[in-house]
This record gives sequence, C-alpha cells and structure tokens, in this order.
Amino acid sequence: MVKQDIQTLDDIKLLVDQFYSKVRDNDLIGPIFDGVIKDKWPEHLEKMYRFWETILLGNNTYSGRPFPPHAHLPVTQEHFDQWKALFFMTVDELYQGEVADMAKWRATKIAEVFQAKISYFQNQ
Ligand code: HEM
Repeated sequence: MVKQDIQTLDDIKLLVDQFYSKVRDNDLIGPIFDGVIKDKWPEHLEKMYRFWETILLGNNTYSGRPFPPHAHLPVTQEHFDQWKALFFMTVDELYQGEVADMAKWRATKIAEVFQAKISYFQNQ
C-alpha cells in the first residue's frame, strides 16, 4: 500500500499519539517519561502536537524552550537510540515522503544536540 506524506495537523496528531504510546510501553524509556509527566499526558501530547506542527508544517503554534525539561534527566546514548528507533518506526509505519524524511532528520539532529548538552551537565 502506498503511504501518504505528513500533510495536516491530524497527521501530526496520529504520529505523536502512536509514538508516545510506543514510548510508554517501552521498558527502557517509558518509566522516565511517566516519572516526570505522571498524569499530565494530555498536556504533554498537546505540546508535542504544536512542536511538530511548527517544525514540519511551518505553523508557528509552539512557543517554548524544548531543552530545559531534559537537562537533568538520567539518560544516556542508549536511551536516545531507543527514542530514535521508536520515532523512526512510527514515522515509517504511517507515512512516506519528504516531510516524513524531514521528521526523521530533524529528530536525529535535535536528539544529537540534547544528548550532547545532557552529557555536558552530567560531567559537571
Ligand atoms: C530519551 C530521550 C528523551 C526523553 C527521556 C525525553 C523526556 C521528556 C520529558 C520527561 C519531558 C517533560 C514533560 C513535562 O515536563 O511535562 C519532555 C519534554 C519535551 N521533549 Fe523530550 N525527551 C527525550 C527526547 C526528546 C527529543 C529527541 C525531542 C525532539 C526531537 C524532544 C522534545 C521535547 C519537547 C519539545 C518537549 C516539551 C518542552 C516544553 O516544555 O516546551 N524530546 N521530554
């Protein structure tokens, strides 16, 4: 079956919902998210719709600072590799095209920056 590209806010919502559903089921990174987010998943998902809508569709609905909540998380390369594997899997299950490729590329770049900054804090 030929898949469509990511085109609308509903496409972003489906991607984000399915991605965080995989995250929550994951033994390595699920507990880290749940430990911080607790019962605030609806708010987190809303924020993530806006984040990805801004990056991928150019609608500037996200106005936050993405890095600070990650600064002191107990995570290493292993956690980021898992995060990326789940994100790529979700994108590829649902979509194909330029925007889908851009999603994976941007996620990889942002993850690299987050991880470098986190390891800097861990080595202070
Ligand atoms: C193992 C990797 C990661 C973990 C464990 C993690 C965990 C978290 C946690 C616990 C929060 C805070 C939620 C809250 O305060 O309610 C958060 C927020 C967020 N995360 Fe991550 N994250 C990871 C990777 C990433 C990556 C790679 C990206 C971007 C591609 C990302 C984007 C965001 C954004 C945009 C927010 C919301 C920031 C705001 O408050 O405006 N995260 N993440």
